Amino acid sequence: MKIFSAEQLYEADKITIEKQQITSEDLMERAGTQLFQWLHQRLNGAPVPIHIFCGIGDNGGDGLVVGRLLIEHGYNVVVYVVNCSDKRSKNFLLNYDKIKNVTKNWPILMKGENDFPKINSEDIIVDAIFGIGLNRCPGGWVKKLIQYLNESKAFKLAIDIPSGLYSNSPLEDYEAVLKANHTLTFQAPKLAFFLPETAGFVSNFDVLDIDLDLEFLYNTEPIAQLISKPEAQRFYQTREKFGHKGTYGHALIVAGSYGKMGAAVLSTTAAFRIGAGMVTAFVPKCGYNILQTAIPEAMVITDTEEEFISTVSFDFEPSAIGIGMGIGKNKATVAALKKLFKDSEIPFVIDADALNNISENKELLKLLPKNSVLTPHPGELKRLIGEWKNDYDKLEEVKKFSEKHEVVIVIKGAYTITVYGDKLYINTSGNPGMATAGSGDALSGVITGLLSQGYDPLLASVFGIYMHGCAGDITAGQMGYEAVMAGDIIDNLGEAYLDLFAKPETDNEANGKN
Ligand SMILES: NC(=O)C1=CN([C@@H]2O[C@H](COP(=O)(O)OP(=O)(O)OC[C@H]3O[C@@H](n4cnc5c(N)ncnc54)[C@H](OP(=O)(O)O)[C@@H]3O)[C@@H](O)[C@H]2O)[C@@H](O)CC1
Ligand SMILES: [K+]
Repeated sequence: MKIFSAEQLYEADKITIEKQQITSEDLMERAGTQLFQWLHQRLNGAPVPIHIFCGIGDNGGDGLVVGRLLIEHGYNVVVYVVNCSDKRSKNFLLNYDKIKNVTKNWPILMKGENDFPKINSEDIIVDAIFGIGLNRCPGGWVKKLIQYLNESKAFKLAIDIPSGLYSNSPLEDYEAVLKANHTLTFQAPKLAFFLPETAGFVSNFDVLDIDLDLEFLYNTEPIAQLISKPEAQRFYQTREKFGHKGTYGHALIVAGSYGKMGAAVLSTTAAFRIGAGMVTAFVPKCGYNILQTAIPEAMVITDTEEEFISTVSFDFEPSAIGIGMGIGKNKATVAALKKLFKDSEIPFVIDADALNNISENKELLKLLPKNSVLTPHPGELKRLIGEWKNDYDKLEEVKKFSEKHEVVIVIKGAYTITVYGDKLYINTSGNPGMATAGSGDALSGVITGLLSQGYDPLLASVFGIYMHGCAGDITAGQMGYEAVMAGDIIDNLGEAYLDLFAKPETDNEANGKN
């Protein structure tokens, strides 16, 4: 699914109106009807009090439409107009008139703190104050209203975007954003929904299809791509009937040090489970028995050193190398990295201490093999590119880094973002249970295993992250978030493959919705 900027959505809006020969009021009615249907399906006529807070732009207009439709269907609705400006949009005014035709209880005009209504915890708040037209930080009593609504225990449903949040630019005031329990967004999710600093305001979201012009949506380059099951299905490369183990490559995993040999075990197993034909683990001597016992399928080469890696040498041509998991920061290990990067042209997956070693020895940056995949978590990323001002600044810096060094960067997080040049791919699978030791080692093994099978570095990253997340979701479904361990995620990679083409069990899944 594509993520568009606010500007692109306004353009889509304009083109849709022209091509479908409808008015902007018709389009708003379409949007409001979708909102109404979503609520009606869930409330089923329940007389729960619904408080709709409308701004004075088109987001407020959406609020008025859904308010009118709810009133027409007998719901218990109070509509408020948040008088944040003397202006009124055309569609707001048209729908303001229309709502007066269906109720004697006209919208209540709010001008200040004295107008804040009493809201009970069982009520529903619909937030239609600001949408993607927010052009400055909410202040004064409007900010106080947002805070007042945030303090309420009532369920908060945001229309299009929580008020106070910009769809694709940095937030100035965290105290002036509505914290929604659910967001219903039109046509395409917004970038702010996926970034660590702002995703929490959105909570869960649904995308409501308002039939914007398909040709425009299809032909327009988005600001980011969302990766869910339909995309992952397209990335999957079928296994050949007459393939042999050589067809699926020979991955080399360079990992482990004394006390951290588990990292090597996990990434080697993950490379196998995702489908690598052969995997060799290169480990310090102390890892020999551990590896041979834990994964008899793997071949093992040991370093000359007992407890850490000092010189990586092997006598075959790996199709991909995954390096860094649990290797520590010994000087000899840094020298080994340097030599390995210098001598190799095949793509690497570079993780954990390999990244930290690069950050502390910036001369290694120049040696990074092109098309390598770097998989930092936020701390490792900071050490690599320096501090950032906000999430958008971070994305810009990572794009520059990716372009300069011609590498793929995987920014790990609740929504892991893969950056390649100026392109962003946001993963949707995965869950909080996966925040557990070794989960990252598993991911590195997965990406290395896919690279070794011939997936290109970008596809191996984007597809691998989806599969890793999906295996995590399957695991959480079996045992709950708390019990998930990295080994379980790896064990479920097979289930994740089966799930990729399993028949959908729900309508939402069938529609490819989130
Ligand atoms: N595009 C689509 O596909 C569709 C879009 N639709 C809907 O339209 C929404 C966008 O509507 P929109 O453009 O009218 O902007 P919106 O967010 O209502 O607010 C703008 C108003 O707020 C004001 N204002 C801004 N910041 C402020 C502040 N801090 N403090 C105080 N005031 C502030 C600003 O006032 P001004 O700056 O002019 O004084 C302006 O009047 C979109 O989110 C979706 O819900 C659907 O109906 C159909 C399809
Ligand atoms: K809103």
